[in-house]
Amino acid sequence: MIIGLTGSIASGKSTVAKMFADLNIPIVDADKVARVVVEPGRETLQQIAAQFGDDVILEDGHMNRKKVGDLIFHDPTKRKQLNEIIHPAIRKEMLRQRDKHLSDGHPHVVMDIPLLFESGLQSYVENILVVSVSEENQLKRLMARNDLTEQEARARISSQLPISVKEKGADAVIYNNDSVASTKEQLHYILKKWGVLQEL
Ligand SMILES: CC(C)(COP(=O)(O)OP(=O)(O)OC[C@H]1O[C@@H](n2cnc3c(N)ncnc32)[C@H](O)[C@@H]1O)[C@@H](O)C(=O)NCCC(=O)NCCS
Ligand SMILES: Nc1ncnc2c1ncn2[C@@H]1O[C@H](COP(=O)(O)OP(=O)(O)OP(=O)(O)O)[C@@H](O)[C@H]1O
Repeated sequence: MIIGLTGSIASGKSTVAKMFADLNIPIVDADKVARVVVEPGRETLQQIAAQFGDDVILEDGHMNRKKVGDLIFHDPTKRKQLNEIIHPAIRKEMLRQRDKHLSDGHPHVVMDIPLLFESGLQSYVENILVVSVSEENQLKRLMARNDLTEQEARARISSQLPISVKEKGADAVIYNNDSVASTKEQLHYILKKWGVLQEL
């Protein structure tokens, strides 16, 4: 089964992805792929610099992620411009990794895609698992993890579809408001229902 793992920013996708990894189910991680396609010297990075200016590239050749983040999380037009440059490269590499895991004989693959709904990638996966979180916990965790002000965190949250909309498009929802152990219990329950994990 190809499982699409999504949610909102800082809702707990990586936390759940790690639980899949513990079950030896491979993960295709869109955020990681997004870093690979802008490695120094890549054409995608040159296109980003042509659009936003050479100062989005650091002296060592890497993309200045802070600078690009500040640009796109506060401006929908710039966000759309970045997405149009970077998303085709991300999609191509994600499909390559998915197919590699399948041809290596893995029966299940997780595709961790934060923007699965925003980018209309539902057809890439068979079942969609949404990791949901309360607004209060999301804000608190995002500010702590990324060392952001409340305003910066809110800008990132509102760059995505509301979590309630994502829940409506899900085949299953995990509520990640309590302990990590409770989140793991919910995941295992869902995976048994889907036949990915055997009943004990
Ligand atoms: C803007 C960038 C440089 C910020 O880098 P930074 O290291 O601060 O954040 P990171 O890459 O770890 O992303 C954190 C989260 O931000 C959210 N996010 C990232 N890009 C976007 C976007 N274009 N629109 C909405 N939310 C986004 C996602 O929830 C993601 O999980 C980076 O996120 C990026 O290159 N984004 C474009 C690629 C993209 O759309 N990635 C999302 C997965 S496809
Ligand atoms: N149940 C939980 N209780 C407390 N903290 C948690 C819980 N789940 C996740 N966190 C913390 O919240 C933060 C966000 O979680 P995580 O990184 O898994 O989210 P994400 O959805 O992958 O984020 P992003 O969209 O930015 O990639 C992390 O610092 C993580 O350690």
